[in-house]
Amino acid sequence: MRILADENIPGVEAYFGDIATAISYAPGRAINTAQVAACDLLLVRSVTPVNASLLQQHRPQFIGSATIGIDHIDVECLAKQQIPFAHAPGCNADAVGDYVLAALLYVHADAPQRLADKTVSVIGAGNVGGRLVKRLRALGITVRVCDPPRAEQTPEAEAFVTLADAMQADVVCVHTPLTGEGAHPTRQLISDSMLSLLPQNAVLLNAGRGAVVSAGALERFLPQRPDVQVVLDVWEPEPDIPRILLPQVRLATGHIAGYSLEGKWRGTQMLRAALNRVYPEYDRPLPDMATFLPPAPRIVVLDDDPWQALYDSVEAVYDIAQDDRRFRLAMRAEEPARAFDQYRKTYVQRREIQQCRVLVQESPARPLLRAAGFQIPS
Ligand SMILES: NC(=O)C1=CN([C@@H]2O[C@H](COP(=O)(O)OP(=O)(O)OC[C@H]3O[C@@H](n4cnc5c(N)ncnc54)[C@H](O)[C@@H]3O)[C@@H](O)[C@H]2O)C=CC1
Ligand SMILES: O=C(O)C(=O)[C@H](O)COP(=O)(O)O
Repeated sequence: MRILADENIPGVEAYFGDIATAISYAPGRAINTAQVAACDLLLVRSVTPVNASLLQQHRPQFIGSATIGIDHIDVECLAKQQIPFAHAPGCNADAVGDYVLAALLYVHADAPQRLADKTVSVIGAGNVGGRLVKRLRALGITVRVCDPPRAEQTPEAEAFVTLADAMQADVVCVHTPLTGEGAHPTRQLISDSMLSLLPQNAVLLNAGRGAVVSAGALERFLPQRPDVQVVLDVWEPEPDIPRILLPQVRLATGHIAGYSLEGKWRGTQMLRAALNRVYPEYDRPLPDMATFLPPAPRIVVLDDDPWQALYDSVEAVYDIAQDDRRFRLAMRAEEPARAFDQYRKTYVQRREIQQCRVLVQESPARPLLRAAGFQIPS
């Protein structure tokens, strides 16, 4: 099989090498019709629109997107052309949860324990949001969940709130896919009227897709409401982000919430597993991705105060302030759209909290760290 892969997908040789006659890599945004015409297996990430135009010359035997989101994929077109397609649901959901935890601790850095008294709304409770809800509740935080599609499918599963109710919380985290159709479209879901519901000193975080929160509405809202702290990982649009927002955003990062090492490798592994299901002749036991990754760090925490210990441990694994600094620096470039992609391409090796051990003495910090997802050896 001739494989064409986005250059930012790790582990292609490790997971597809046995069936590859050739592997070529290309920058995701530049993948074109001619390149696709010369491949049997196309592996993309979120920056390659896969549609009739890209596929006009040739139908690959399989297309995979090593991402959770699929708003860049014309799934109807693939179905019509009978091209097997898979993505990687949940592959980096824990990484996004780590991002949210790091962001919330950061914006409460002066007194992290205050987080315990906050009410957090999670909009979109799928793999990302659902796991986040569990983690936040395990930390003792009050959580409201807004997910109308889920509320219709499984009304008994959760006490769901409306979007308007969700907006009236201390912290609002947006984790929906980007959709423009259906009963509950999310494009521009967070509009002027929804922003106006945010209470005094609220925190709004978007780590879903940029266009779910209207950039125009934010531009109008933030100058009037300097009390509101905004955390943006995703932007409307990307990669040419509205830089005018940057000075008004408390934490700004360039679509890297899901960029843990594990999240990326898991995406690749999931695509190979999906290919095996479509073509059983290629099936083989897949290596554990841990064999390809360096050992996860061990952290020693001396602080007895549980929330300070949590703050220190999360920062040791994932220093979100550093991502923010790097991003703001990158966005000063003459060609910010290029700098946006470069920032993502050269992203640091970030590990997931769940893979990290914290060595901490017997203290109230232990259950809190465990609730956050750390491994706490007894
Ligand atoms: N910033 C980043 O690096 C990353 C961003 N993402 C984005 O996060 C999105 C969510 O990821 P997952 O939770 O894994 O997807 P998922 O498909 O497991 O869950 C999405 C949830 O959103 C709900 N939803 C849909 N429309 C809604 C609406 N109008 N209001 C409220 N809820 C709604 C669905 O019912 C579902 O429960 C992805 O589609 C992707 O766009 C995902 C990974 C990394
Ligand atoms: O998985 C998703 O969905 C994401 O948003 C990815 O983390 C985005 O990464 P790229 O595909 O843009 O590298």
